[in-house]
Parts: sequence; C-alpha cells; structure tokens
Amino acid sequence: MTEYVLEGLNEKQELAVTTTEGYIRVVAGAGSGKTKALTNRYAYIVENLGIDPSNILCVTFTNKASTEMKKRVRSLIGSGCDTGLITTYHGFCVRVLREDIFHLHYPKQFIILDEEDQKTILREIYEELGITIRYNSFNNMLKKIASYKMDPAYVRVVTNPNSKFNTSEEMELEKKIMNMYLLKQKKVFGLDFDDLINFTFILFEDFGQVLDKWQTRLHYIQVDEFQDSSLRQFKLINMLSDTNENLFVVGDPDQTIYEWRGARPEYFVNFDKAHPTCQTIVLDQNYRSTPEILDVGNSLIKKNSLRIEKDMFTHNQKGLKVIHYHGKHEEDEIKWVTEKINQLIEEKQAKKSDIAILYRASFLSRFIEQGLIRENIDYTIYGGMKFFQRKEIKDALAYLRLIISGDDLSFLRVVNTPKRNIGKKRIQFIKEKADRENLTYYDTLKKYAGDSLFNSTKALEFLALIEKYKREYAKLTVSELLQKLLLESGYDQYLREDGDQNRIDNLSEFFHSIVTYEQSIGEELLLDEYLQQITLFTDSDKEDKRDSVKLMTIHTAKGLEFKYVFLCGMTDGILPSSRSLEERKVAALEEERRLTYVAITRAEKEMYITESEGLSRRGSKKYPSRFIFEIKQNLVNRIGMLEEEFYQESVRFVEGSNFMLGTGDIPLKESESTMDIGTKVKHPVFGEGIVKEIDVKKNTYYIQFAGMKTTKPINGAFKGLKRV
Ligand SMILES: Nc1ncnc2c1ncn2[C@@H]1O[C@H](COP(=O)(O)OP(=O)(O)OP(=O)(O)O)[C@@H](O)[C@H]1O
Repeated sequence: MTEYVLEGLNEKQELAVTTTEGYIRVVAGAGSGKTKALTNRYAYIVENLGIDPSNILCVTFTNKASTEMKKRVRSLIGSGCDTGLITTYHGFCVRVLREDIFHLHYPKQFIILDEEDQKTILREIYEELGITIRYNSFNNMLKKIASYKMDPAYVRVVTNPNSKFNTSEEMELEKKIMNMYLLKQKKVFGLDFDDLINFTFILFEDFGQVLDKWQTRLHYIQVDEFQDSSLRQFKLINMLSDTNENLFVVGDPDQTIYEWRGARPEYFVNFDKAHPTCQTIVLDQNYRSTPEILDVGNSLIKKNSLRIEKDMFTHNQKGLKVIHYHGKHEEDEIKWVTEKINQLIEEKQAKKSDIAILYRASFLSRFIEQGLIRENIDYTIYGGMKFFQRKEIKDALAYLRLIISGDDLSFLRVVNTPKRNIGKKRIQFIKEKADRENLTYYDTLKKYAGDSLFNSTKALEFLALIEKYKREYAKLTVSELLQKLLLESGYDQYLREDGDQNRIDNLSEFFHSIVTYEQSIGEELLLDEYLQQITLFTDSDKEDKRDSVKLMTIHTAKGLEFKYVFLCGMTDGILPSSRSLEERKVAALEEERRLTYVAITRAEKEMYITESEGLSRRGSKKYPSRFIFEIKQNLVNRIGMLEEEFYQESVRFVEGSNFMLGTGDIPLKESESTMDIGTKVKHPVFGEGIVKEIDVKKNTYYIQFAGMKTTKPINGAFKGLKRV
C-alpha cells in the first residue's frame, strides 16, 4: 500500500481516489480539488492496484489540463511511466487512428488540419469556382461544413476507395463546395478536428475487432470536465467502457460554458440514470477562495434551475467583501482598476502575475490595455493569437510536413516563401497539371521543373532541398531537422530581412519547445508523431514568464486560479451577451450566469467587479449587468455613484429585454439589502408590515400591514420602505 497518494486528501477526495471499480460520478464544485482527485486516483490505480498506465485512459478537456496532469502524475509515480493516455479526446483519437486508420484506407501519417489549413482549402475552391467571400465568408462556410459533419456517416463515403464525388456544373453551389472540400481533404489525407472524432467513431462502429481491442485494453477510464462532453464524445466514452465497466467521470454542471458549441451537461446530470449502479460522490469543500467570494458565487448560481443542488463551503480564512465598482465612463472604470492594481502591488506586495483581468468578449481588452499602458503596468494577453497559428510557426511546420507527407497545403505555403519566383501563373500551371494527371502539387513540380516555364525560378534548389531531407530526416532529431531546413531554405534569412523581432522570437521559442518536448518524452521523437501531436496544440498559447498582469476572456480562465481577480466591462448585453440571448434564449441566460460564476470562482483572495456608463459599440446606452443585482446585495460593497434615476433605467432596460432577473432577489439600490418574502418592514404611513409576495417584473413588494385586510403593492424603489 502506498500511503502518499492519499496524503492531504479530505474524506470525500479519498473516497473518490479509492473507489476504482464500476461507474462513478464525482460532482466537484469550483476549487474543490478535482485535479488533485483525478491525478491521485490515477496514481492510486498504478501504485496500489498495480495496473499499467497503458491500460488507463484519462481524458481532459484541454491540452493545458493534460500537460498539467501528466506533470503531477509523474511527480507522484516517477517520470519513467508512459503517460501517453493522459490526453484530450482529440489526442486519444489521434492515438487510435495512428494504429488503426489503415482499415479506412488512410495512411498512418495522415495530416491534421487546423482552421488556417481549412481556410486555405476553401480559398482554393473559391478561386477555382471563381467566387468570392461575398458568396459566403470562410467562417460561415466552415460552420456549414462542421454542421454537415455532425453526422459521421460521411466518413464511410470519404474513405471508400470506390466512391465518386460529384462536383458537376449543375449541382447546387453549396453542395458542390462541400464535395470539393471533402475531395481536397482526401487528396492530402487531411483530417480536421471533427474528422478525428468521426473517423474514430466509424472505425469503432464498422470494425468490431478494433473496438474490441481498445475496449479490452482500457481497463480504467477517467474523464475530466464531463459536463462539457458533446454527444459524440459521450458515445465514444460509453463504447470504450462497455467491456470493463470502470468509468469515472468528474464534472461540475455549474461550470458548463460550452453548450453553445455542443456540450451536453445533461449526460453528466443524468449519468446515474444511464448507469443505475453508479455511485455519486460530491466534493463540496472549496480550497481556493475566501468565504466572501464563495458566498457571492453561491448566491448567483442559485438562480439557475438546471443544476445539481450543492452549496460549496470553505474553511479558508475570512477576507474582504467582493467590490462592485460603477464608473461614469470607461476611462473612469479602468482608472479605478489600475489604481487598485497599484495599491495591491504597493500595500499587499502582490506580484503582477497574481492579478488577472477577465472579460466576456475579447474586444473589451482594448480599453483595458489602453489604461494599463497609460499607467505603465506590464500585461500579457492569454489566448489571443494562437501561438501555433502564427504565420512563421505555420511556415516552419509546413516545411516539416512537406518532408513527411508532401501534401498540397504545405507545398503552397512554402514553395514561394521565401521568394523563388514561383508566383500565381506558375502555381496555376502546377494546379492544372496536377488535376489532370492526378498528382500532388509537389510531384507535379518535380515532373515539370525542367520545363522552360521554370527557367528563371529556384524550383530545382527547392526540390533538391526537400528531396535531401526526405532521405535524411530519419537520422536527425526533429529540432535538428527544422534548424537545417530553415537555414538552407533561406527562411531564416527571409525572417531576418523582414526584421519583425516578434516573429524571430516566436521561431526561437518554437525551437525551444521542440527541444523541451524531445527531452520530456525521454525517447526518440518521431517526426510524423510529433507533427500530429503539435497540431492539436493549437489552442495552447506560449507561456509568458514575465511578471505581468494576465488578461483573458472568462472562457480562457476556466480551470485557472489567481489571487486577485478583476471582472471588467460587466455591462448588460455583454454579460449576459445579448447575441447569445437572442440565439438561445433562456438556455443562454443560464449559461451566461454560469460563465459569471466561473469568473468569480477563479479568485482566491480578492474579487472586483467593474462596469461603467456610456455608450456601447452599437451606440446604445450601457447599464450594469443584471447578474450584479442578482447577487445578494449585502454580500457586495458598492463603490461609485449609481444614481437612483440611472438605476431605475437599468431595471427597465433589463425588463424590456425579455429575459427577467432571477427569481430570488429584487435589485435594490445602494446600501439597501434585499427583502425576501417574510422580511419585516416599516412604511412611513402604513407602519409595520411583512413582505408577502414579490413581483419581480413590476419591481413591487406586496406587503401585509397591520390591521389591513389586503396586501399593499409598494414599489421596490420607494425610499421610505425600511427593514425592521
Ligand atoms: N485536500 C486539499 N488540501 C489542500 N488544498 C487542496 C486540497 N485539494 C485541493 N486543494 C487546492 O485547492 C485548489 C483548487 O484545486 P483544483 O485546481 O484541483 O480545483 P478544481 O476542482 O479543478 O477547480 P475548478 O473546477 O474551479 O477549476 C488548488 O490550489 C489545490 O492545490
């Protein structure tokens, strides 16, 4: 028995760690240590049950989470173990496909297409069809493609060597684009993120022996953030756990923030019905926040109806009340925030990196950044431009990919970068020949490089370089190969001439990350495997090691914690987002409330909510978020002038926007606290009474005064009404 894996766990965490057999659901509230429970359970299964890591699948929602979990597992059970199955859904699918995609007539070196690659394919199709984005933007078209792929049956058509794709003249344009897209994808053996799941799904459905192999292999399955699983992910996990029936799912329905892109929290909520033998363990002790912050979170999330009831508690020390700052305008708001930040640094010796500024939509970073720059406060934006989607990184990756797969996308990216005089006309020539002769663009160039058309180009040098490393790459490490390729192709020189220091820094950071990766896996890193892994990492940004304030959207902040949190730009219409409300009505209102809950529960010591008056981007007047008033008013300290008239306007604004405030508290103006049903009150004329009913819509209390037969309707904003 290895005791250290249970050290420092509370009773319920220990129960979660040691309950290894059967179906188990852990409802883990914010900051309750679910990462700790998951990692220690993994270590417990390895150390105390003697199970090999290759038999344990641990699925996380993001790459960041899987990296963190691997690190923690290694620190518990040593670095020698293979933690390859601690991975995301997509990472797991890549693993399955590398082993078994040959059943679908695809090579194991299939390439993974990120959004940029998908757009490159669309660009080509638009060019060929002579249409522009006036027909439909790439983003919209990609959405259509994604919704077409909701049904994985298309995989059977795409992978059938005998199937023909109809792209004839007379067919409907959208369908034609779709078919051309699938065809081009197939030509490069490219799988986008949806395909990864769908191909795996079809592989399991159509090839019983493959499913059987993985079912037998995976004795234990753990899934983190289960509330954010989509239907396909849910089905996949159910399929996989069907033989050994050891499935452990962890989640928090209150933190579901991805319903808008397919998350289905009901699978978690109804997990016990799907698996009647399921045990449920609730982790309700919060280790992260002060009781004041936790109370604010609890008080808000209570307004949601779709949830598993749980009240989080904490034994942490008391701290400061949460502050709501109301500014007269945007500059006012950010000025207050920067003053507060300086104060935290000076008076509480806070480091800048202890401070996070969160916001609902990324455009809000503009006014925040301006304020920080004005005050000379260093900051870093997280999750902005994705590191691996930057041009220089994509170029470098394309050189590597060309060596392995010689695919058209990589070819187009680098054949003329740096300039080799292979411009539009020559590319057109290559494309036409390739189509006619059913060759890749690279092979076409190889075939026709001697043609007079290429006389004044550097086509031959380019081919010689790629051919050389096609022969030699297996003898080099990935980092060596990349270094040589970029040097000899002239790409390094091209970047230096371009002179953008950021790009140069990014590229050296990229080298650094490959070297670190090579060292971390401790065995030889294969180029094709690396390329598949790295493409999945498109959502992980470069870590910034400077001491700087962290700026990010609430979505990016999910799963993170910071000592001091500012939630800025908390204007109604932004949070809750009016666009989401228009699209998904009440469901969106609950999701937006959960988003606010996620933001609040990121804070350890102090939490500040700020917003300001003025005009929104659309030119309409800004009002404070309705969520601010849904929080029990005595839990929040309000700073700044929220005048009665303005306050009444905001209430009317929210009422006019169809979606009402939560059904508990009535928003009341500064210094007054909420009156619930049963509250004793005093009226200057009617005397003492008791609140019997509340009409939220009309902002009216119905009060039974002593000696009166019926209740009196008293306006919630009436200043004369006092608590007794
Ligand atoms: N038993 C424990 N004793 C002391 N600290 C703990 C314990 N369990 C967890 N913690 C600490 O509590 C904090 C929150 O844990 P963790 O990040 O795992 O929470 P979480 O459940 O993933 O939160 P969220 O869902 O809100 O992101 C961490 O700082 C962690 O180290």
